[in-house]
Amino acid sequence: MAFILGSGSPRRLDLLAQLGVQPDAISAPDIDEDPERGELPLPYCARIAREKVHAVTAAPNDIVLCADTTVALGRRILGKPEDAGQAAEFLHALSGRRHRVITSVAVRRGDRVLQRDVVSQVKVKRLSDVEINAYLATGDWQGKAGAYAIQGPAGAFIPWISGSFTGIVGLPLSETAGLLQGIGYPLYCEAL
Ligand SMILES: Cc1cn([C@H]2C[C@H](O)[C@@H](COP(=O)(O)OP(=O)(O)OP(=O)(O)O)O2)c(=O)[nH]c1=O
Repeated sequence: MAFILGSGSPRRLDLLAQLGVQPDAISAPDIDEDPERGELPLPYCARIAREKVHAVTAAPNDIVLCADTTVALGRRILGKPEDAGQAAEFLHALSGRRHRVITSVAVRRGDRVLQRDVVSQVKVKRLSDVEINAYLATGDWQGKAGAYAIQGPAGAFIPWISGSFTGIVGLPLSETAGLLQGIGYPLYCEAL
């Protein structure tokens, strides 16, 4: 049995390390992440995580883990910004409001798939142009859903969350540990 992390995200690798889990292999899935017309954020996020976990090639007894993090402003999906202009647009839209961050985690072993969707609420303070421009200049928004990362400088913009901090960063550890155990990964076994 090999454990394959189906993610190119360094955050997910770090979060797994918090559980004491080191993948035997890393294989970033390459799928089309465009939302379908009218698709709502939660079903979108769950679909993308499912498609990712099926896109990774593995032997029948291997365990594959994939996740998708989606920022939802009402019914609107804020993906990874294409450029600084779009990042600025996202940050203006999030300013002074609450939004949801959804992370869907999927694990697969052969044909068996287990999946959990974890929804958190995040409040962003009202942002000035100076704050937005300073954050854009850091480049930290690149590759981040919704154009921010709570674990970076944008943490200063977030006075309140409800839900899973690790889920907002990209891999909800409590639910992930449960999924890994459910699919037969020997989590905690070496410590016994
Ligand atoms: C909201 C938020 C997102 N993010 C990141 C987590 C994800 O890496 C990224 C969302 O993109 P994803 O498509 O979920 O993941 P990814 O493309 O980085 O990696 P892969 O598909 O190979 O697994 O945004 C943060 O790091 N912090 C945050 O606060």
